[in-house]
Amino acid sequence: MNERTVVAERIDAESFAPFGEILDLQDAEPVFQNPGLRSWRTGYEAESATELMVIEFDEIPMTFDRIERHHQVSQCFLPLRGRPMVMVVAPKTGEDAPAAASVRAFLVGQHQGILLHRSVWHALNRFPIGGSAVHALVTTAATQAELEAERRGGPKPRLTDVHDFSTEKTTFRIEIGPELGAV
Ligand SMILES: NC(=O)N[C@@H](O)C(=O)O
Repeated sequence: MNERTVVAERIDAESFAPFGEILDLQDAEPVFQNPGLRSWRTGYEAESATELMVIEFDEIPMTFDRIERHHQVSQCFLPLRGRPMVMVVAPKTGEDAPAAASVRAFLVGQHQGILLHRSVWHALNRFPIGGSAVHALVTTAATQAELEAERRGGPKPRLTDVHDFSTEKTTFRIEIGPELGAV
């Protein structure tokens, strides 16, 4: 088995743009404001009814071999009890899985939310540092229903694809480079 090391990068809007958006204050003019509040639009997309869930990420070893993508929704992760965490992504592809060399890891701040563009590949886990993290997960009811049905022995989802790199004799480990300093 070939173990690839992915060195985590500090996330910024430009470097993450091919994969999604950082959900945080924006430099752009607010699209709506009242005295004491300002709001901005995001690139959120959903082809069916949104489902809002609560998700907990355990602090686990930073290794993975499977990634997935959701075609119907730009899935969002909004920190409720946040931790610095590593989000693993890979570029959108057509029918094929992404190349192992295209997999990237971003260090996300404990107060930053993430929006993943539709069909952007991401590791099945997020990797919090220093303990578990609790997020609001924004998905669609149809996407989630398919995942739950599959867990009950139902059909392979239509709205989600999973790629297992171990079929290519490849696994990954994430490294937090020294340049990221204390997280
Ligand atoms: N509900 C749920 O765990 N959704 C996953 O697709 C995920 O990416 O977290």
